[in-house]
Amino acid sequence: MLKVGVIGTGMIGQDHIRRLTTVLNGVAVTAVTDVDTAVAADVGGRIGATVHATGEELVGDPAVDAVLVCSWGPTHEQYVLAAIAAGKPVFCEKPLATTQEACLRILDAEAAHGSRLVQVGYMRRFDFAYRALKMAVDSGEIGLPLMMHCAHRNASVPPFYRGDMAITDTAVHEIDMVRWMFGAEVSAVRVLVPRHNRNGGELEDPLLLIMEMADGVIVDVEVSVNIRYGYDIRGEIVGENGTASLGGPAPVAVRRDGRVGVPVPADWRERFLQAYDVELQEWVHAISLGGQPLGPSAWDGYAAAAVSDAGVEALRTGNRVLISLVDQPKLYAEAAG
Ligand SMILES: NC(=O)c1ccc[n+]([C@@H]2O[C@H](COP(=O)([O-])OP(=O)(O)OC[C@H]3O[C@@H](n4cnc5c(N)ncnc54)[C@H](O)[C@@H]3O)[C@@H](O)[C@H]2O)c1
Ligand SMILES: O[C@H]1[C@H](O)[C@@H](O)[C@H](O)[C@@H](O)[C@H]1O
Repeated sequence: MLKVGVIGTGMIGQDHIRRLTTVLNGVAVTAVTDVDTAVAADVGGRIGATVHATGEELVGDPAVDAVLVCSWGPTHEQYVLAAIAAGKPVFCEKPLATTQEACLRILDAEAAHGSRLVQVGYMRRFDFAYRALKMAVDSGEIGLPLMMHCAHRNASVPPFYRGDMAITDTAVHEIDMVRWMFGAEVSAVRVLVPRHNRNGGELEDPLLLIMEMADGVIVDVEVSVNIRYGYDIRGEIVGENGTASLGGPAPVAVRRDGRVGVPVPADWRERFLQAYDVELQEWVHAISLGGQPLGPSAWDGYAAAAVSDAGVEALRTGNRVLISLVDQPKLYAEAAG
């Protein structure tokens, strides 16, 4: 039984604790912590977990074999570094850290440890629909992929959500997904800012992020975070001989009164429910067998952060911003091969 400690017991922390305690096998949540001590005490009390005062204390708990970081993005670096220093596997929700410099410090720490400890929560790689889309591309049935059109729509966002987060917190999913989908790095980005959505107050919303991949594929991503009607994730790949796209938002359609009705998920918990289950079950298995995590690595977290940093600069300046990555450390090249 893998004993997991969870840092951050907000929305996704609680959702992951629910799946770790009621859905997945071979795992128990033995400890929790949150700067909001009342919420940590409440969540910990419900599952009989030790409630720690700090994340560092939780990492040092001998009853914690592995750590799940679900606190806000700017706090990820300190907890991931603490877990690496303790030699404990750490699953960190996206983003790995909010700047590429912070990600590089994590890469250095993991390289000094000598084997992979870190997995980043880019769950789209575990989603059935995205996996089927990748199979359609890899099979060659639409010919060489040329372009991809994406939409990432949130009904609303929390009050602490700021302008740059449209790139660093939201579009970062597409940034990771296209690297995985096309097996190529993003080489340049641009951001266009259309007419303002008044639902978002002062927030610059929506945005259009345009990514140029090193192999020539061009990807556009509409990011809308106050679209009201629901959580809608779309993707269509245009190939030489055809297109491949994600299906609709729901498996069931109701036809009545002269209309077709298809429910749209309310948020990411509903849309990616199965993907989070698979992602964490595979992580639990890999760690329990004494192996290294097999999902998105600290290198993937760094590469995504380098692109999102460039996206933030493109948003601020209106420029096309080029991206160059540091040389890939051996640890990750070996894991990929
Ligand atoms: N993979 C996904 O689809 C997905 C979905 C949602 C959130 N996330 C990521 O998960 C993280 C949390 O998001 P959320 O929606 O659950 O936010 P949230 O605000 O609901 O929860 C975050 C929790 O972290 C706590 N916290 C903040 N700083 C802390 C610190 N220094 N130490 C301990 N706890 C701290 C807060 O008090 C809060 O309870 C973010 O990085 C977000 O990007 C990923
Ligand atoms: O943290 C959340 C989460 O990553 C969701 O999957 C994304 O749609 C939101 O925009 C983001 O704020």
